[in-house]
Amino acid sequence: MILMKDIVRDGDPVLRQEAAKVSFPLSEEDQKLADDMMEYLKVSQDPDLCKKYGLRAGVGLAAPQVGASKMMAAVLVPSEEGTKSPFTDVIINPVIISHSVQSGALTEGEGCLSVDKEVPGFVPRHDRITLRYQDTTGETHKVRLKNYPAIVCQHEIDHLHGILFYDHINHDNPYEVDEGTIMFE
Ligand SMILES: CNC(=O)c1cccc(C)c1Nc1nc(N2CCN(c3ccccc3Cl)CC2)nc(N2CSC[C@H]2C(=O)NC)n1
Repeated sequence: MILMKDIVRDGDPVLRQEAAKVSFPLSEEDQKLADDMMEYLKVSQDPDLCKKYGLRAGVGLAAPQVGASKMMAAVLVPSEEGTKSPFTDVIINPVIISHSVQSGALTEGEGCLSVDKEVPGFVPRHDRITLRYQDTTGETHKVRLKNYPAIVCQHEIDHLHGILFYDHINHDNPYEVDEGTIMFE
């Protein structure tokens, strides 16, 4: 089971590397990594288990964050009560094949399990993306995402290219975003 002690923190070079493409069929090790990352997100989103294991809650976790420089990330965007999750999958060798001109950003800024300090500011991203990726069976998917699930996937795909969320914050004016940027909770 992945615990906070297994999460690599900012400053470790693995977070600034270009991760390696994953080949199929998945090795046992890669299958376990995928399962463990998704399990982390599930446990971290359960208030009791989160507390029991001392985890920080997350909706995304990329392999470099647990020291594996591989093109793989788990995403579990929780659903509103009773509705289907807007996006849940382990995305392998993901590529953003198209995106909106319009930007989107979280009004509260972004957090990252590998960055212990709060870095205030808006993180401008594409509001809508078309994402192509393989799932753990090797099947290729092409999905269109918008708003929160799109933000989360961009945050995780950045990790696979050695980019951290605060690289996108305008340090002269952290709360400046292009006009027309969609801001959301
Ligand atoms: C500095 N301000 C802030 O962090 C911030 C502050 C307020 C609001 C938001 C919305 C913020 N922003 C932000 N909040 C999150 N969570 C909200 C709480 N949630 C969660 C918590 C408990 C149970 C279940 C769940 Cl679901 C877990 C996820 N997650 C991310 N990110 C950035 S994209 C990857 C994703 C990630 O998983 N980070 C670890 N950003």
